[in-house]
Amino acid sequence: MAPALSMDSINSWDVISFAVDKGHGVKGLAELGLETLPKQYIQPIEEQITYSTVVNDDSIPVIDLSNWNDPKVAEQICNAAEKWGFFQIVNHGIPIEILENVKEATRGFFQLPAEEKNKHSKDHSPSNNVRYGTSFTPKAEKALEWKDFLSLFYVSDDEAAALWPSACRNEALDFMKSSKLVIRRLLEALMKGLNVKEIDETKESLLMGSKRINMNYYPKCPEPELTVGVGRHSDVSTLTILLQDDIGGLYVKKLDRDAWVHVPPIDGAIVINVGDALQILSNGRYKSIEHRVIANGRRNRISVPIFVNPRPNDIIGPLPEVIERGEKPIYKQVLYSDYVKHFFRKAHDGKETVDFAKI
Ligand SMILES: COc1cc(/C=C/C(=O)SCCNC(=O)CCNC(=O)[C@H](O)C(C)(C)COP(=O)(O)OP(=O)(O)OC[C@H]2O[C@@H](n3cnc4c(N)ncnc43)[C@H](O)[C@@H]2OP(=O)(O)O)ccc1O
Ligand SMILES: O=C(O)CCC(=O)C(=O)O
Ligand SMILES: [Fe+2]
Repeated sequence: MAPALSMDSINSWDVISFAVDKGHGVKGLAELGLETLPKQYIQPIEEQITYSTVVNDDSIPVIDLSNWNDPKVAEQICNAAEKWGFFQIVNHGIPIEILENVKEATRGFFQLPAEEKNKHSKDHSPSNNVRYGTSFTPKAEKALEWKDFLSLFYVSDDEAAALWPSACRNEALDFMKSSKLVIRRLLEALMKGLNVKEIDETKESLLMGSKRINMNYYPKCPEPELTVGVGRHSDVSTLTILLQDDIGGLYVKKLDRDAWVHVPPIDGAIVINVGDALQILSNGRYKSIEHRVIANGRRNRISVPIFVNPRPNDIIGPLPEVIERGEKPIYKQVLYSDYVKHFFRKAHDGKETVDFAKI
């Protein structure tokens, strides 16, 4: 490892140019052996994660999917989506080997030299569907986040073969394909809870018409308490299927309370969360909950979310089945790609994104 650098020497060269423009990311910064956190990563005090708001006496539900035919399973899914917006699933049918392989491939991609990874950055990638980056949206952020990512929007196997990095392409595709059935079943259960009897072609597009897989890398951080891995946000998906390694660090906000609950890693489990699109489609019944990730001072962490989304050209708004029951719509009809662009053009700001769709 390189000798530890002092804050004075790190401030003397351009952190943003090194981490963002040249593609070294926070992994590159971490490997310099910094003793202190570069000032660009120091979050305002209200965004730094303190343990005073963390509660240890509660946890998100863990739902066993071994017996799909038991109506209690669907009930548990709908209850968790209403009360927590987050739950973990076990016995979900995705082979453990596929999960292990995609975690290993994620580590493999981030081990590549910066020049190799940077071929997939916004400025160098031949396609908007493949993007390597760091933090969330550095141009719009006052303080950066301690995370590097690779984001892959699925169009077709042929496009993935041509454009996705070979270090993780097959493993990412295998994870996406093997999760299809469980995603469909979860959405079927959630739709039944809204009185939607059948997922026809239109609903299929709205609920799962497009998918994006992200590979997140959170390297060991000097002074982790001053920054965040990911700031407070809700996802813009319908559902997110998240695989995490055994390090931990994801926190979920309790509904309507200033209290945060840790999502403990469970071997073989997958974390599921409701995103803004499903909150809007369900007219607020299912909750897209704020969550965030701490930076870790001792170990590197990875996670691999699959964001299940409407298609970019879909119009999203409260479903007719929900409104026909007499509910007053609280969201208007919006073009989904406008919604996502709004999300990506600002820094993480908790639950503010959904205001874009409020009546
Ligand atoms: C990265 O850290 C994250 C990510 C997240 C993500 C949570 C999610 O829920 S992702 C699911 C998003 N939904 C979809 O991808 C499906 C629908 N897709 C679309 O509507 C479009 O493909 C599009 C994403 C809107 C892009 O459309 P396009 O016409 O190509 O528009 P652009 O002008 O290229 O992009 C608009 C704007 O967004 C920025 N951006 C685009 N993709 C990404 C990306 N994968 N990661 C980061 N930023 C992205 C792009 O730079 C543009 O901004 P400018 O400032 O350059 O104008 C949760 C938490 C995280 O920490
Ligand atoms: O790393 C995690 O556990 C969560 C990441 C996350 O919230 C996201 O990528 O949207
Ligand atoms: Fe998220």
